[in-house]
Amino acid sequence: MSAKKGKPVPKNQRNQYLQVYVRCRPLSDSENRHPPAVEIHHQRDIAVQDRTNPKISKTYSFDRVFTPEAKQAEIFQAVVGPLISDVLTGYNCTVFAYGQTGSGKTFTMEGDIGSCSPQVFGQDSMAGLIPRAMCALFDELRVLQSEYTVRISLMELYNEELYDLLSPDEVPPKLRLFEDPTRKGSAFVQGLQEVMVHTQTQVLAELRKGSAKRQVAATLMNAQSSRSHTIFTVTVHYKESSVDGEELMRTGKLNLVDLAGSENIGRSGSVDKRAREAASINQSLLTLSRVTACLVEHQPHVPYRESKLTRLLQDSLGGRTKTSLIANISPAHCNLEETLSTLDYAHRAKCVANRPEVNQKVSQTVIMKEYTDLIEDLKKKLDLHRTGSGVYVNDENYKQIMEGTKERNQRIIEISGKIRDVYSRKKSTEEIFEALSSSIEKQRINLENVNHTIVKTSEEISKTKDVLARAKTEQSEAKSILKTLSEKENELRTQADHLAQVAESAHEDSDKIHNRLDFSRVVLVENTHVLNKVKDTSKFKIEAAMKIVSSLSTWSQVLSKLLSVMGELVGQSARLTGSLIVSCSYNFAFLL
Ligand SMILES: Nc1ncnc2c1ncn2[C@@H]1O[C@H](COP(=O)(O)OP(=O)(O)OP(=O)(O)O)[C@@H](O)[C@H]1O
Repeated sequence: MSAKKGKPVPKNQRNQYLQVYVRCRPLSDSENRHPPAVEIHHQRDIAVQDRTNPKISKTYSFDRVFTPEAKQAEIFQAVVGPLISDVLTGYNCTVFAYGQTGSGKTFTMEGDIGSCSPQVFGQDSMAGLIPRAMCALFDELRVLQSEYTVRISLMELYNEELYDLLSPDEVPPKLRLFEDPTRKGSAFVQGLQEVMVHTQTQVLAELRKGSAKRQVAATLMNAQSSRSHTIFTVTVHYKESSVDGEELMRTGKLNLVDLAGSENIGRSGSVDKRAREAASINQSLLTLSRVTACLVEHQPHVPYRESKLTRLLQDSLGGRTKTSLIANISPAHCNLEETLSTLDYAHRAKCVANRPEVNQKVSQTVIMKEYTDLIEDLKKKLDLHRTGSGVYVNDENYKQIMEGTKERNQRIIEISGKIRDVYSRKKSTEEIFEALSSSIEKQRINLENVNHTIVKTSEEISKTKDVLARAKTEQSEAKSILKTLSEKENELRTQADHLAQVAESAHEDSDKIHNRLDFSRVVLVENTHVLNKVKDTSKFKIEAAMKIVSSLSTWSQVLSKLLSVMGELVGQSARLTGSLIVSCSYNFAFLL
């Protein structure tokens, strides 16, 4: 997206567009952590980019764009330097400083006037456009070697009220603005102090005085300096001789305007909702924006009369003044919205055309007549004072005084109404305050009770915590016992399984033993049977032997017969014994 636009060709060739400059201040210490959101190219182009959103990116071109490194002297040489000779040629010139709060408007216009000494005032590296302009003007006038007068004034415009910052009064008086009947479309400020100055030292003293007054006014009004406009004006008159020898007075004027912070004024010139709610609408800045838009769009009606700033400086916007605008911006990302808004306004202002004209020279005779009339007026006043018969007031002043009185009376009525309003609001506020106080007392008691309950609950919680800690310890002990028991149970189960196996095998063994015992019993019965048989056989044999013995005649026969029978018996019993031993040993081995 690009905001570059060609300027419309002016119908009148004498038209001169507003010179528009941009000054980008350096990043402040707090902003220095992030890369800047602006880039400046070839001293004319400026690109603004939102690094978090590449869609928000714009490029603009201006008559000159100053980088953050630009020195105060450089700005002066480019912007105001050429206007000094214009002023001395008889032009009226105006330079506006526009931009959000903290963008460097006052730094550009005034610089640091607090610390510099009068000798270097104007050359000091921190000196802004006002001191430098005054210094250059005196230098030029010295070269001209002509009779001259230089007068300066300093006004503050806050909340649509004008204050004279160079007035000798301790509290800056309010000033009134009137239409100038001698010059259509211009206004004059009644009672404004225009201080005659001859040297830089005087200028510095007046500026310091003005700055102190501004603070007094700000404190009294509870105002913020960023919401007020300051208008410094220097008017130069110097004598010239015409070709026919007549002495003429040439007049030139330079206005250096430090505008209020432009935040809250949207790009379309509408007011931010929050600003409206906070009642901080800056009528003059808003009207400035509207006037610019109307001039750019060549609207038939331009609303100059809607604010004091545009009434005062009507001639600088679409009039006969040479006008420049410095758009002050911050390079920081956090100010991106305001920077875009400032550059949009400045870009629009490039299309405002003026028709600069040299102020008419006034002949010495005309001035002499004006002074003679004035002296006459003063004489009459003095006479009336002396005789004590009243105060002389000319017609115009009388009309103004009457208008003023009417306005003041109206104001007194309004203020009385407001005071009544304030009293009634005060009363209802007091009632609300009392109700609130008693409710607060109740709440305080409730709070105490709650605190007490909290203390008690805390104690109980702490006790419960102890119990819980103990229970946890016991639980962990029980867990460890359970673990041991479970291990033991497993061990016992293994042992029981083993014992069951042993019992099983014992049972099997016992079965075997029983079987063997049964078998042995059978064998024993058999053996008993065999033995009984042997016994019977032996008894039979022995009885047979006894019969044989009794039939034998000799002892030797008997003996030999006995021995043979005995031998048979022994052999028989040896066989039996052998079969018994085999059967027993078999049983024994089986048992084992
Ligand atoms: N070009 C610059 N170089 C160094 N410091 C600067 C520059 N511009 C501004 N500053 C510093 O930035 C701060 C804000 O500047 P300044 O007060 O001039 O802003 P402002 O636009 O006039 O604000 P306000 O609208 O509140 O009056 C000041 O401390 C000033 O010294």
